[in-house]
Amino acid sequence: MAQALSLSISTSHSPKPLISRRSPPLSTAISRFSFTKNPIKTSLFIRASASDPNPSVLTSDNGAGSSAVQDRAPFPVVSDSSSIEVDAVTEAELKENGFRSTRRTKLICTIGPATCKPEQLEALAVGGMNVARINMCHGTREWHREVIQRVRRLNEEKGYAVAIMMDTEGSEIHMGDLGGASSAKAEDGEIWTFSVRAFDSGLPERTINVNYEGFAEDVKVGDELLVDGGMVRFEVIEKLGPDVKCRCTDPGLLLPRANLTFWRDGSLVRERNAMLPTISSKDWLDIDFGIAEGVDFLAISFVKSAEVIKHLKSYIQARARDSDISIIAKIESIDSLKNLEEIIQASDGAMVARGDLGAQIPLEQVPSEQQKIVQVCRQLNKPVIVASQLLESMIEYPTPTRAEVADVSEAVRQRADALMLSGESAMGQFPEKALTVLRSVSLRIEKWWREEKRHEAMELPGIASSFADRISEEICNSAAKMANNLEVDAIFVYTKTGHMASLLSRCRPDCPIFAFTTTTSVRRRLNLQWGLIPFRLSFSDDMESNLNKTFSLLKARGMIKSGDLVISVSDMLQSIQVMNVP
Ligand SMILES: Nc1ncnc2c1ncn2[C@@H]1O[C@H](COP(=O)(O)OP(=O)(O)O)[C@@H](O)[C@H]1O
Ligand SMILES: C=C(OP(=O)(O)O)C(=O)O
Ligand SMILES: [K+]
Ligand SMILES: [Mg+2]
Repeated sequence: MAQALSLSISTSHSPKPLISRRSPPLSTAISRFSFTKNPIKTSLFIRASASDPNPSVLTSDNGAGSSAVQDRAPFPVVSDSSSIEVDAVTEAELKENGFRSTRRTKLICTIGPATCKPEQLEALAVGGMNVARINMCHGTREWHREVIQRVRRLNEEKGYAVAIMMDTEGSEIHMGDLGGASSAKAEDGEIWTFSVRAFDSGLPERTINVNYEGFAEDVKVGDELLVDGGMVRFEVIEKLGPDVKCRCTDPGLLLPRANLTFWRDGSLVRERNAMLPTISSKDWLDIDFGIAEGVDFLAISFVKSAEVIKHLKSYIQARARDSDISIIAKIESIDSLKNLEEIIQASDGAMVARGDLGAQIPLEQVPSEQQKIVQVCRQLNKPVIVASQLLESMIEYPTPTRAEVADVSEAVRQRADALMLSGESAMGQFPEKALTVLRSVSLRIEKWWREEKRHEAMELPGIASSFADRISEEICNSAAKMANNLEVDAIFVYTKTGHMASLLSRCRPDCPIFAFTTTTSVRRRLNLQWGLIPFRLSFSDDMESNLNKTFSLLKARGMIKSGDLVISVSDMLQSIQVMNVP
């Protein structure tokens, strides 16, 4: 094939001589490219074209030859600071602590009764919430719409960039709500009725509705019934038409809509679950609602196969052609573990939904599955969220347990893209404190890991499907490596679709990645990915003018300063540039 790669390396003089704070590594890099005295700016251009008749042109000129970069007027002063958008929290953090200390791990909060008021949502935004999650298991669509609108209003009026994730209910078996009660206590030896009947005039005492019509037919006397993966246990003692009488064998608190599994001879009975649709008729209505409201992410519960994700994606394509909603597959069933790679490949990201996962596999197996899911996502370049019970005790108490802090640390150390709060923020007593714990533990562990230089040598296989994509991938891998070796302050990436930004994030470099993108929706979507600081900026195909514009806008806002060392890459002109901010 006539694929050609032309590679040119050039330097050009910017108005301010480079006096690097880190001259040794920089000069090393330069000598490797055989530059001579006083190089100012280093660019490595890699251009690919399918029809280039003149392949493999390698030129290295020290400022004398022609290059697209060098003959432009250097750094014109543009001071329209309104034309770059970054969220107010990141801006404050950058100004206060500098590049290095920005948080890399992203934080998601489930919004519920404890956090739905505008001032509560704002407190979470200020506390570092990158994504607000609404769980369609609970509340009405009107309630959720109100939350979405409040988040949008905050973003617009106060300059936050909180993205919205809508999580489907899914159709696994669960209890109904408890006739309005927030919980009910089941005591040892008590007899409770689990019923598929509709009760018109309130639930009788010690009665639980079950959402799945086949329940009474499917269970057998002697089966063990587990609520929320074993928080409360029952034994089936009698079947009476639509009612199933059970004796409580492990007492505990029953919560509305808690998950139910039944076990026979020590194994999970899941034949029926496997037949239930992943996306129920109610879920489809919720998905329509999510599309209409323009949510950024759809998290799909109990995904069993890649097919359902593909089906959903084509549905969204047909309904909303220009929609760029990301689909997050929740890994929370045995089937999802079986088909892990295909599911993740078909999705735009995944969630380790440890709540339900821990009800389907032995608890002691959850940590290794978590590690595996995080690793597969990283390899396939899909963002991954670690969710459920990270700070469970903070639903009731203002400080976490040591074990919970260790769990959060482990997820950060695995370099998951994001951590998620559920009950802690939805209905707990200390939502803001819980978020503060996630934030401070993330910062501390990230810093420790960087200082220790504990880069795990994760094998990152090639994932590109075209030659052009391979070039992007190689550029990002190299840029990330250079950034670490040269100890640069930040990587800048100019990306229209966000793809180059995610390829850089995948490398988990030491420095933050400033991702400049032209649309608000891409910018919000990048909020989920490790180490990315998304900016909205209109830019052109001319990298030199993009850089000049960015430097002056960011300098005007006090977010960078002269002398900061940055590496810049872009998906328009495939290039790597190393430079000091003039
Ligand atoms: N929109 C809501 N309205 C009322 N309660 C909610 C809402 N969202 C979440 N909650 C409460 O927060 C708890 C934890 O949330 P989450 O983990 O998302 O749900 P679940 O426990 O069903 O998996 C829920 O059990 C529920 O009590
Ligand atoms: C995140 C989870 O899903 P949900 O809270 O919707 O049950 C989970 O099961 O861990
Ligand atoms: K859900
Ligand atoms: Mg779940």
